[in-house]
Amino acid sequence: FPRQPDRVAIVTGGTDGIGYSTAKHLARLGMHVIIAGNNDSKAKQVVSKIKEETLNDKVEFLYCDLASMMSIRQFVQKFKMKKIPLHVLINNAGVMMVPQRKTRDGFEEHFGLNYLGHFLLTNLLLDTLRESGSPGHSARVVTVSSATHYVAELNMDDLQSSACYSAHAAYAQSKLALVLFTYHLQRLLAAEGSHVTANVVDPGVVDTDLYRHVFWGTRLVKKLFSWLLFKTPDEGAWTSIYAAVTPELEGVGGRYLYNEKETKSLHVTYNQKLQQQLWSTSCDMTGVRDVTL
Ligand SMILES: NC(=O)c1ccc[n+]([C@@H]2O[C@H](COP(=O)([O-])OP(=O)(O)OC[C@H]3O[C@@H](n4cnc5c(N)ncnc54)[C@H](O)[C@@H]3O)[C@@H](O)[C@H]2O)c1
Repeated sequence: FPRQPDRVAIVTGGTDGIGYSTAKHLARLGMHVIIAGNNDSKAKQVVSKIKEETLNDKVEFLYCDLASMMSIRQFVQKFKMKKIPLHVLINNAGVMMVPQRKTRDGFEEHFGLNYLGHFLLTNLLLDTLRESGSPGHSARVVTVSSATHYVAELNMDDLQSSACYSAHAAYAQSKLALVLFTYHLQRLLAAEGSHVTANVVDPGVVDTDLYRHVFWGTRLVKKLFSWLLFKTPDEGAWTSIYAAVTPELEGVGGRYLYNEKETKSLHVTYNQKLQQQLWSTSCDMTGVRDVTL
């Protein structure tokens, strides 16, 4: 990929797993990388490691707890005080199959953190992204979903899964919501003619700590699965990096990417009425001003 000096990226959840590899490779391309995360005990060590490995000094950590709207707003405020552009936003952080619990704002954690947290973050950063994109050099929003979205249902009457909780269904729903969000965002951006694109990626099955709440039976089974089936975090980060910097995707948005190729997402994700309905509901939940297409 071409070097990216003078470009700025935010990577959520960049202290671990796929996010760490994404941040590291973007730094290697010369980008100014801001890791947005809630893991501040690890942050210093991670930032030093990336700086050392990439010889890029423009790597930093800014606290952002995606399970708290106040924390997201404070993060954006601190970022904007830097008065720097934003060319790439990677919505990567996530939790999977956690026991039933709520975010600070009372939303079911998968829906609230994985989806609504990124919905709010993106919307608060949109003006900066719009100002930073230019013809031939679009700013890019890259959102990490999952193949799990293929088995998901969006329950508009119970987005918080309160009637019947299944950790797997709640995770899958949050990942489906991220696909619908990306397609609607892309339509909004295209309609206003801004130089910002939005794509969504599936990293594949990757050996990270995301599986900490999954029951494997024994460690040996987990090891065997990892060895046979899982990608490494570097391999898992590749599609996010591709979506963030490849010249092939200049000006191109609204794609679901897997292994650097466009793939069809679940048929329901193309339902524009549902995209709009979820977007408007999310605006109500987060206090973002709604725009109807
Ligand atoms: N690992 C896989 O096989 C796989 C498959 C499909 C999709 N994904 C997606 O990839 C993304 C990255 O996952 P990973 O596999 O690297 O997992 P991981 O557990 O290694 O990393 C998740 C990151 O999210 C951060 N995070 C968690 N809660 C947060 C909060 N409240 N605020 C801010 N950050 C928070 C963590 O600190 C961590 O840095 C997730 O969105 C996940 O759903 C992963």
